[in-house]
Amino acid sequence: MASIYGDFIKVSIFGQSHSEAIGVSIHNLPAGFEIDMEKLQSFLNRRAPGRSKYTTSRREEDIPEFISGLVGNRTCGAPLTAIIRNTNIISKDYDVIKDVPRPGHADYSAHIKYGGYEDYRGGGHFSGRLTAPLCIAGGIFIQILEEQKIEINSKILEIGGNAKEPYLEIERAMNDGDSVGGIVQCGIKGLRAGIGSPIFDGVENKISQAVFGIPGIKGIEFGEGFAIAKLKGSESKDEYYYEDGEIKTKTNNNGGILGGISNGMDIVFKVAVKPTPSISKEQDSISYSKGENTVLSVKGRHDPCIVPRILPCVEAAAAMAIFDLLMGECNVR
Ligand SMILES: Cc1cc2nc3c(=O)[nH]c(=O)nc-3n(C[C@H](O)[C@H](O)[C@H](O)COP(=O)(O)O)c2cc1C
Ligand SMILES: C=C(O[C@@H]1CC(C(=O)O)=C[C@@H](OP(=O)(O)O)[C@H]1O)C(=O)O
Repeated sequence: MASIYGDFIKVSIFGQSHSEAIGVSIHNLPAGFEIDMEKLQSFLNRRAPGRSKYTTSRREEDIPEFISGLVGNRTCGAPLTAIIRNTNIISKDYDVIKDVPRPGHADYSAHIKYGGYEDYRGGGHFSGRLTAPLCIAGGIFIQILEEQKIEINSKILEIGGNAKEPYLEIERAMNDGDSVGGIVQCGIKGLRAGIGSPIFDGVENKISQAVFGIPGIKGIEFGEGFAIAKLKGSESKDEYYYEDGEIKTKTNNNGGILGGISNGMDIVFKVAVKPTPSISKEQDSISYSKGENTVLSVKGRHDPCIVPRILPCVEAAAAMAIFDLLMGECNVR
């Protein structure tokens, strides 16, 4: 396993849900940037588990320990490494999962790939917990991007198909031993025109690669996305106009990206988040040891819905992609 992202920066995420610690190493961070640690912690707290009745009850403080790359709070050019210790682990909840894979989780596919040596406890390296180190990296990139007047925000569009009262759907699913998914929208403001490269290094490519590093995301669309297929050319094109000497488009059906390159409008994308696979409702599965079909009801502590906690993860992934794209921009003298 590698779990490394980036062409110019290199972000390496390591650890498992029930290992001693999880963490991240970031290579090629510019030297001299002072990290606002309070701001970073607030960002991590938005993702941290065990903070509301709508999340897993596994509470972790998720306070990063920086073990290299900083002098004081300032980057020094050396690779930056931060870890978060796992402190609230109940591995016995996973004794059954070792033999009976959860439908919809990575248990079975990992079992085949790693020949039974995979860490099945808490989802191992596949756990949503690995988005904590992603948020350390992303939280730092967001701070650097903000200095350049680039801002990233996200919001919930719907949960369980309900846009008006999304938390009601979580409540219903919880009462039913079930889970729900949803749709999240992310916007990036302030990215200048001309960033990104065809054919494989466009803004869409880079954001998608980063976003699919977040477990549970099954779809992404930019601008009007799948709905653009229903529009006519006369409706979908984004017509240009000048405003105070700046070139803008009247609409943003293409989500701020044309030919893989930013056009100066907001970058807008949506992601589809699947319902949490671990549910107490009975599901069909198999037993490896017995070689027969069986029924599974997942015990333990799980998010009834991943959507509320995924917002900072999506922002972190977007920031990582934009930061890497900006570092690669030196096409014109
Ligand atoms: C923040 C976060 C929390 C998650 N919490 C859980 C959870 O409590 N239980 C669970 O089964 N899956 C949870 N997941 C989703 C699984 O990790 C994910 O579905 C699994 O690793 C398989 O990956 P895939 O869905 O991308 O195929 C969570 C994901 C994220 C991003
Ligand atoms: C701890 C976190 O969420 C975990 C994500 C997760 C999974 O399968 O993704 C399974 C659960 O792990 P455990 O069974 O050890 O409690 C969640 O609690 C976190 O996100 O920080």
